[in-house]
Amino acid sequence: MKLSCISRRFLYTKQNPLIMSTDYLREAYIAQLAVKRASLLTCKVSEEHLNEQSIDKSDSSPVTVGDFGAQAIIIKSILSNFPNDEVVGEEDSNLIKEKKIDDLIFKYVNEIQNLDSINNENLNIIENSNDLCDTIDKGNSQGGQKGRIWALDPIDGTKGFLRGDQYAVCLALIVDGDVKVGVIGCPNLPHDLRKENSPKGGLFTAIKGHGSYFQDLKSDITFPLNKSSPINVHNDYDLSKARVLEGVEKAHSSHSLQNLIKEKLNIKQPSVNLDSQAKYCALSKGDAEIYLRLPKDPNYREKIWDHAAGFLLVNESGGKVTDIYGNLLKFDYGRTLNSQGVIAASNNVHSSVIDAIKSIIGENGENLKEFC
Ligand SMILES: Nc1ncnc2c1ncn2[C@@H]1O[C@H](COP(=O)(O)O)[C@@H](OP(=O)(O)O)[C@H]1O
Repeated sequence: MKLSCISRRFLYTKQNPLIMSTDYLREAYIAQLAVKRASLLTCKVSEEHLNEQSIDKSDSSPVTVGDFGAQAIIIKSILSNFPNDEVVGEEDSNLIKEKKIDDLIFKYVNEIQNLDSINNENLNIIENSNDLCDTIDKGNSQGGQKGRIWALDPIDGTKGFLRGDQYAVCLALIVDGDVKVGVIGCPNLPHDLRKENSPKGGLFTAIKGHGSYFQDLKSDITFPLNKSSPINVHNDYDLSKARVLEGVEKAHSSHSLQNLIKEKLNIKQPSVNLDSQAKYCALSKGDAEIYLRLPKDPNYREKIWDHAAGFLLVNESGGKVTDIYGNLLKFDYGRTLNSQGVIAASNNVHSSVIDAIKSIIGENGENLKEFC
């Protein structure tokens, strides 16, 4: 369906009994197509075991052919539809040029962009390896308070990707500092984390003011969202039975502080450890109830691409996402947030979690250093 003619009118989605204004619906649709295409590339890289090979960036974090290829695919798709927008992307092409891996990455990108299984009509293609590097480098926006800015993490949880565990392809549209659209592809995430042998692969979509949705990553993407089902956080439960989502990497969140908070809240259930924004996805569909991310380094500032899509997804699912002091995350500061840590939970328990944190680290974080 050609979308350029559809603007600001009202649509009825067949499966979801919901009248939707079409504000940002087209952006969400293009973002879904782009994230799905990039997710397929990451799966291909995994199937060929190329995910097990990584290069270290200057901050010692790993990057793979999958990260670069996914960033190229998504930026090309976004900017060919919205040429005046900016992109804050995690990667740049310096290492590609240094390690001379542009042809290798282009080979994967080209294979994926020629698949028939994706709606190609609305997405443009990367022409060659020069175009690949130029496109990746268009993710160099500095972010900020004004304009339409996409925050892109082509592979969030690269360490999970290297292990063959959870990772997520994450894209959000921020308009004048406000997150309007969030789309996350999670190729390895079970549809229901609480069930064994649940099928894997989810595409999560949120539009500000219009809720959040889940669909099988393998299913067709249709306009507008009519293959997706609405999702909600789990709201009605006893806090002591809450399942807490935590990262896998001990360097990204203080595990000692996580344990003290759970003790304080009398939570006895084992935690669920997942890499990446898959944690926000699990929370949004009620597979777990609380997400804790506590600073390990008091000077570390979270990156906007690591949280923008998940923030909107949880908010639109009826939850709340703040820093460790209970302040809403703000995405208008630049490439990073200007706050510490992340606490996400359903509205009914969020304040109890923040109270528990403050009782341990102090109202203004006086004791936080002890746990870093
Ligand atoms: N000291 C630190 N504190 C918090 N997050 C960190 C960190 N160092 C790196 N990260 C971020 O943590 C992300 C992974 O999150 P998680 O631990 O929830 O899986 C990484 O994303 P990438 O994998 O895209 O680099 C990286 O941006």
